[in-house]
Formats: sequence, C-alpha cells, structure tokens
Amino acid sequence: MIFGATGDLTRRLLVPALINMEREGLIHPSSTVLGIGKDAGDDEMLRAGLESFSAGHFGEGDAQRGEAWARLRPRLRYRAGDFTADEIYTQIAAELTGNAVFYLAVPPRFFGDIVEKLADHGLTTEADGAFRRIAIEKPFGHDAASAKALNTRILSRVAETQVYRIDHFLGKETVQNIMTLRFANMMIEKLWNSDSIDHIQITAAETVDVGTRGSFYDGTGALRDMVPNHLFQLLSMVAMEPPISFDAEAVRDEKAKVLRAIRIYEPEEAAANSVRGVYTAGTIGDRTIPAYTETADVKPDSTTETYVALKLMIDTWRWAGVPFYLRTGKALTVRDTEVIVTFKPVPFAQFPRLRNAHLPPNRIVIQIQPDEGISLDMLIKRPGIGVAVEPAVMDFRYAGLFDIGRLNGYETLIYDILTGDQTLFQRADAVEAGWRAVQPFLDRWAEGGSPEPYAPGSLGPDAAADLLARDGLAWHDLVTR
Ligand SMILES: NC(=O)C1=CN([C@@H]2O[C@H](COP(=O)(O)OP(=O)(O)OC[C@H]3O[C@@H](n4cnc5c(N)ncnc54)[C@H](OP(=O)(O)O)[C@@H]3O)[C@@H](O)[C@H]2O)C=CC1
Ligand SMILES: O=C1O[C@H](COP(=O)(O)O)[C@@H](O)[C@H](O)[C@H]1O
Repeated sequence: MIFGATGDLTRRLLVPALINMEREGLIHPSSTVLGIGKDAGDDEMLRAGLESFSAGHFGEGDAQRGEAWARLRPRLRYRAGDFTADEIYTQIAAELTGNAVFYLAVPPRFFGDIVEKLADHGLTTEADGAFRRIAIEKPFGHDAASAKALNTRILSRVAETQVYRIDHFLGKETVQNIMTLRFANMMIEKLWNSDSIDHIQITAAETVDVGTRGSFYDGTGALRDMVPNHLFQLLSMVAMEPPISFDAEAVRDEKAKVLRAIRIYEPEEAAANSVRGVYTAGTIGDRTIPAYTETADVKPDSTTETYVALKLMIDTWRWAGVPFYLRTGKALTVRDTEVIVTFKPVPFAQFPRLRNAHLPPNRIVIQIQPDEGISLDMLIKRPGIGVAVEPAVMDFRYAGLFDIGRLNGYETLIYDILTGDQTLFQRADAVEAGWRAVQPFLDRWAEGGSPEPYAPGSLGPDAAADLLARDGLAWHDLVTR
C-alpha cells in the first residue's frame, strides 16, 4: 500500500522498481498494490497517470519490462483520501486481510500521523501469522530532538521489527559491496585500521542544483539532506567492526556502534571542523544556474547551505587518530559519489635514487556512482634498467562484469521489506546517534554567519580545500566519467 501514490517518488522510483521486480518474478501473482493519494480519481486515473509520466519507459525497447507492466497494471489500484482524516483508514480496514506493507512515500510531516491512524484503525496489528510492516522515507527527523520524538511516537504504536526506515543509498550495489569487500577479503580487512590507514574521504558530489525543490530544501540544507543519512550509511559500512553474523540485528548493532562513537564536538570544534557553502549564479555546461537564493520558494535572505564539508573523528581503538573527511554539495563540477581510503606511506623508500623520497600512498577508491567500481592505486616498477617507481591502478568496474543497469536500487529494499529482512534499514538508535553527531554543527550555524559562496561547476568553496590543507592533505580529484 503506497501512501503518496500520485507523488514524485512513486512514479519515478517505486513503480519502476515494482515493474523490475515483476519482470524478475519477485512479486507474488496474487498481490495487489493499492495507491493512496489526495487527488480524486479511480484505478484507471493512477495507471494512466503513471503511463503518461513514464512516456513509454515502462516498456519501450524492453519487451520483458513492457510485459511486466502489463501484468502489474491490473493489480495496481487507487483510493483517494486525506491521510490526516479517518475515512480512508476505515475504507482500508474494511478491505484489508493478510499481509501488508504500508509505504509512506509522503512528506515527512505526515509520518507520525499516518502511523498513528494506521494503529488506531487496527491496521498495524499482526494477527494469525500475517505481517504488517511500515516503510518510512527520509528525512527521519529534522534534528536530534525531532528524530527522537518521532521514534518515540512511532514506537509507542508499533514494534521496531515492523518499521523499515528507508535510506535509498543502502539499495545501491556498491554500498552493499563495501561489506563484501571488507569481510570477504582477508588482505583488505587485515589492514583496515589506524595502523595502516591514514585518512578516509567520503564524497557525494552532484551537478544538479536545487531546481524546483526550493520549499523542501530551504528548510533542510545539504547537511540534513545528505549527511546523517546517506553519508553516515557509507561511513558506518566503512568503519564498522565485523558483525557476529549477517543477521539484521548483528549488522545494525555494529553500524550503530560506529555512529555512537563519532566524536561529539564542542561548539568551537564544530566551527573549526566544518565548512558550509552556497552556490552563486553561473553555468554548468549549457545549463544556467540561478543563485541558490534566487531559486523559487527559497527565502532571498536564506542562509541554508548547498554544500558541506566536515572533518569527523571516530573514537574507537580501530580508528583512533584517523580523520574522516566528508563532503557533499549541489551544482558541483561532476556527479561523483565515492569513498577514498588512503593508506599510510611506506616508512622508508629503500630504492636506489629514491632513498627517503616521498612515495604516493596506496589508495582504495570505492566508486559508488556513476560507473560503480573499486580501484586500487599502487606503485609498480617501470620496465627497464634500474628501479623507477610508477603509479598504477588496479581497476574493477561493475558494468564490465555484470548487467546492473536494469535496477534502480529500490527493488532490493522493497524485496527486503516483503521478506522481512531489516539489514538495509536504519534502526531507531542509529538514526538518533547520527543526528546527535551532526547536532553541534546545526547548533553552531544557528548562532549566525553565512555559508561561503562557490561558483556552479566548481569544486565547492575554497575553505573546503583549506580544511584538509590544514592537515597537509587534499581532496581526492572528483572523477569525470
Ligand atoms: N522524490 C524523490 O526523488 C525522493 C523522495 N524521497 C522522499 O519520499 C517522500 C515523498 O516525496 P515525493 O514523492 O517527492 O513528494 P510529493 O510531494 O511528490 O508526493 C507526496 C504525495 O503525498 C500526497 N499527499 C500530500 N498530502 C496529502 C494528504 N493530506 N492526504 C493524502 N495525500 C497527500 C500527494 O498527493 P497530491 O499529489 O495530490 O498532492 C502526493 O501523492 C518524502 O519523504 C521525500 O523526502 C526520498 C528520496 C527521493
Ligand atoms: O535523498 C536525496 O538523495 C539525492 C541523491 O541521491 P542519488 O541516488 O541521486 O545520488 C539528493 O539529490 C537529494 O537532494 C536527497 O534528498
């Protein structure tokens, strides 16, 4: 059951994912998708609306997908109703038997209300072996206090085992692959600690600007939009201890511990270890980008950031003294989401003529998107007489080995909700720990000041480079693929 069936997420990502799942035979033939929205209309209105939005993409050039949509279409139903009123829930209760997933693809202000209404109408009660699960989109909360309050509200009505807090980064193959890379490869995990690793960078750079999302974005900003959720998912996958099993709770325990171990800064430390930026007017290629403050539905005197860079420390034995640098922003030079693990340099370059020279360190580059893959920067001998050291890259690209372009990431998440696997979903304590770690930055920025300007198509504000230069480091070059 999709709450928000006429919305952007449903038409752009959820329904295409359901079609892909149908194509792969992953949806039970007797299951129905019931969409709920505010717009008046019937089943045919929803189906035709989705088709018109997709403009043929459900089937064009892909016969199997077209056939999957044809099979799914009659099972897609619609009920109009206001989430905040009882009537729609009474109607659902009269029809619903057996298993159900309630997917809240709705603006976050409705999350608590909908869960309460579902519970009030007995829809979340699991009886006779049937499951009742609730998938909740992001953002989950606005700060540490509101995330805690939302958890308390929801968990006073349903059990944590029924709640699936979505972070769509966890549907991405390369994000999931971080665990395999670490825990299936002895040579990597043995070195994965402060003895061998110098520092870690996590970047999510986007070329898109805020565009039509001004009203959502101006109250949110880059930090809330990307850091406690998506970037912290990457961080916790990279930094977690090996779990005692791959059961959901074992994995989520280890991820939550990492988030709890992020050093909570004092206000002055928060100021010194963060940079916020905002894009000015400019162009990226042939796109003209208005200054952020001239975007529709953005306050002209807004101090919301469209870029953030942070230096974080994880206070555990494994990561003692290893800085984690995070950055994310809009209207940047390229779209590039990556994790860079930089190892310590060799203690001494013993090679003739290179004695004591500074050799570039080994690096593992985990490319989350685009062109998902993993590469290892290493040094080799250049062929010929004598020893000349040459950088080389061992490179693995997903697209070279697998057909991964057929999925959008939500398939895995929806499948896991249907099968009751919570591994890839955020648990209440982890969400709250993530917010606690970013709260000092929010508090510091609320005291005043403005983000530093940067030009569209650039790498972000100069101060972000200074954040690393202070430690004798530089950001990894953004990859243009
Ligand atoms: N869009 C995206 O790419 C992504 C979205 N998300 C998250 O998904 C969620 C939904 O986002 P998005 O789809 O973009 O939002 P939209 O605003 O496009 O869709 C919201 C939906 O909720 C319906 N709705 C709003 N108020 C009511 C009400 N009182 N009663 C009944 N229906 C109502 C809307 O109906 P109507 O159309 O009639 O107004 C619409 O179907 C958000 O939490 C967002 O953060 C997460 C990742 C990506
Ligand atoms: O949740 C969000 O994520 C997108 C980035 O996701 P991606 O899968 O396209 O990398 C971001 O653009 C958006 O602002 C944010 O709300």
